[in-house]
Amino acid sequence: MFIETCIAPVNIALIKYWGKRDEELILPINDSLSVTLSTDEMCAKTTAAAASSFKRHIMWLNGEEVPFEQNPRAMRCLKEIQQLALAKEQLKFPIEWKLHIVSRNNFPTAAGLASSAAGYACLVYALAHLYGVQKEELTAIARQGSGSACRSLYGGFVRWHMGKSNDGTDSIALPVAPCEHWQDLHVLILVVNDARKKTSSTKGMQLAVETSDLIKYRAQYCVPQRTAAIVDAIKKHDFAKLAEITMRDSNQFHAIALDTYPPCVYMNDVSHAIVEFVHAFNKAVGEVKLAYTFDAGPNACLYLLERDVSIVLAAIKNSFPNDAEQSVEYVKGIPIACDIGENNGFNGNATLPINNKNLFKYIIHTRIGKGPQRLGKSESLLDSSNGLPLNN
Ligand SMILES: Nc1ncnc2c1ncn2[C@@H]1O[C@H](COP(=O)(O)OP(=O)(O)OP(=O)(O)O)[C@@H](O)[C@H]1O
Ligand SMILES: C[C@@](O)(CCOP(=O)(O)OP(=O)(O)O)CC(=O)O
Repeated sequence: MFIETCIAPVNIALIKYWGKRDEELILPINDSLSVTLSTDEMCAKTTAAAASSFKRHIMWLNGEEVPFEQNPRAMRCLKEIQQLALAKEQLKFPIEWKLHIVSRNNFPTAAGLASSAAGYACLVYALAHLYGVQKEELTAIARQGSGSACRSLYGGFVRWHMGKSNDGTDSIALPVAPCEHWQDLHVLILVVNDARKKTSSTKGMQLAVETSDLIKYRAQYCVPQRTAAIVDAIKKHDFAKLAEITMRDSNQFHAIALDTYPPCVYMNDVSHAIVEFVHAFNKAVGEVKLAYTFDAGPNACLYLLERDVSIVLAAIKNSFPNDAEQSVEYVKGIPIACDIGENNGFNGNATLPINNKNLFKYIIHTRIGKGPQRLGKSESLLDSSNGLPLNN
């Protein structure tokens, strides 16, 4: 039996991917740019195994068997990797051998926390190692699992170039800067709801391309300018600029969701209260120290610098008090010493339109991080004696 185990990170876009020009090859209508988050707090972990005794391809995700042979996106990723392996003419095992794949996410799946990005990046990375083709260009393959997955194959800041060709060969992700470039870039994810979302990103962007007028304007005029400006802000460590562009792009993406007919509503009242909080906080401290961005769901991803984490967290706790606040489970991830009195004159947001108690389920504190990693045999999720998932 041949076995490989890998982990891959989540990435959260600063400039959003929204809209495809080819549904099957997953070719986007605009470039996008993201920050890869540290695998210490959030990651997908996948073991892929091949053996002559396996009867069919089987995948288990978070302990449950999920369709693999019936999943065209997963099968496309597998076929592409197999083709690369065949082209090398150095097969480690016969190409007909079936696979058993076991994957786990250590954070909620399909809840707007980019599980498909980490998941497909991890699948492709693990398969590439299994078939011995890891040196090839993998982002164009991961893209065909889920568009945003192509950006999770690199650490740091990553740009997915939309490309021009119809076969998608130039629609690839490339690194803009490694995580070491901006080590003190931290992230707070305010989890408002971790249930499965109503309209998937796939469906939402398809409807938007079909019905929204605004989406064309964004793709043609706004994204090219914004992408160039944010790359410049990253190079110069200009946090205020990066923050402003990120917030504007998130707002415009959700405006497009509303411009879709019928509209897609991803943010809720709590999300809007967070937006108001961030602007009020930045105003109170007289500087743009905090940025929000929302994917296709109500959860907020806040970007900030390490030195501001404790003051921001204190302000969050003041503005959004939570009965679970004292529990170690409330703020997960990188530990923070947070002094509730340390709020730099920011005494909460008096104009919040809703009852502001217990609005977040929990908060994840993480930072910019590296790309996928290959793990040793002891980290396997699969029992090599029977080819079935381990209960670890
Ligand atoms: N570890 C994994 N390995 C392989 N596939 C995965 C993995 N995790 C998630 N997926 C796939 O991604 C799907 C969830 O994607 P979906 O886009 O609905 O949610 P999300 O990625 O959490 O949210 P968003 O893309 O809006 O941030 C799952 O149903 C599954 O098909
Ligand atoms: C809002 C987003 O997170 C959308 C992600 O969409 P997906 O990559 O999940 O969509 P598919 O390509 O159809 O699988 C923005 C982003 O990550 O850029």
